[in-house]
Amino acid sequence: MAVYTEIGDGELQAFLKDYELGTLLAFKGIAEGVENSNYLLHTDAGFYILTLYERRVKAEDLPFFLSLLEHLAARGIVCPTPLKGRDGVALRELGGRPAAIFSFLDGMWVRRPQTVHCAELGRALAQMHEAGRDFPMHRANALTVADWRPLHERAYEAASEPDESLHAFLSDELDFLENNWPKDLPSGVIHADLFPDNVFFLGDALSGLIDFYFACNDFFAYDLAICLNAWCFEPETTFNVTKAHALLSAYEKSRPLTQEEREVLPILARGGALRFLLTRLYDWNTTPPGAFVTRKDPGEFVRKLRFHRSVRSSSEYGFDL
Ligand SMILES: Nc1ncnc2c1ncn2[C@@H]1O[C@H](COP(=O)(O)OP(=O)(O)OP(=O)(O)O)[C@@H](O)[C@H]1O
Ligand SMILES: N[C@@H](CCO)C(=O)O
Repeated sequence: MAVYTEIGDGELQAFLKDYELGTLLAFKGIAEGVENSNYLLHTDAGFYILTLYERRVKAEDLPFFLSLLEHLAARGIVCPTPLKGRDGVALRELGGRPAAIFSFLDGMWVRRPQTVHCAELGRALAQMHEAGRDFPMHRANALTVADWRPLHERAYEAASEPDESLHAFLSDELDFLENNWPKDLPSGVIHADLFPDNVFFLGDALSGLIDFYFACNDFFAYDLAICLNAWCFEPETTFNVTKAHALLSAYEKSRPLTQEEREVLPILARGGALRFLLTRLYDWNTTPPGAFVTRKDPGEFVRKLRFHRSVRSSSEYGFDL
């Protein structure tokens, strides 16, 4: 579970004195997530989410994330809205960590996304890209092609039983991606981690997007490639072209892809698979036994990467079904 920083009752009540959120009735740590500590707060004014920022989130990036959420919410994207204290400040400190309280979003994430969910996702992703166009702040992607090789080496060095054949496979993939990664595509603010557990639904209707802590400026089509990887494979890792078609065509209703974006989609999908493979591998090799966090399987993304390496043209992603 992801509660790295334990907060006591008295400490939380004192923290809430700086807000106008009523009296605390109950709170509990949220098991899901791996990056930050999250608590569900119940006050007599309603439900809220308290996030304490840990690990990979850098304090200097927090103003970007919080301002982005405010910006998107103001443009109709349903996402957690940072709540300000009496002094007008949203980003505070609790338990020695940077902390903020957010609006609570209704809905549940879908364990086995179906075609209808992929279509909803495509629509929402394009709307988010459009809504972020006039966001004035900038954050470079800290996990893009130039960062992958050092991460790969750190993951390899941390392994108690290094897998030489995986190391060779990934080194070869890195050679390819470093030489072929696109230089210039339509860009803007992307979510960069829009997996099913970050998208809420009420019934079949998408009800909100969460977890913007990898958001950054990068290629819009790379965000789409990340979603293809996260939403359009079946559990045994076969690619579902019907789901991909639903995702892509719903996206293109708001923002049609350029010919170049279509052509490089297989490369972006390989990069997207490698990026999550590497962070999972690093976590796998560095998370101590008994830690209160469930490690995610890097092997899933090895299989996805192998699929994208077998793709000969972007038509295999189901654009023109
Ligand atoms: N605004 C919100 N409204 C309702 N629930 C939320 C909200 N924000 C977070 N949650 C709950 O907290 C859980 C963890 O949140 P989140 O995914 O942001 O954490 P994280 O540690 O950053 O996760 P990840 O490992 O996916 O990066 C979510 O699955 C959801 O159950
Ligand atoms: N979505 C990521 C974890 C959180 O960033 C993964 O599935 O590896």
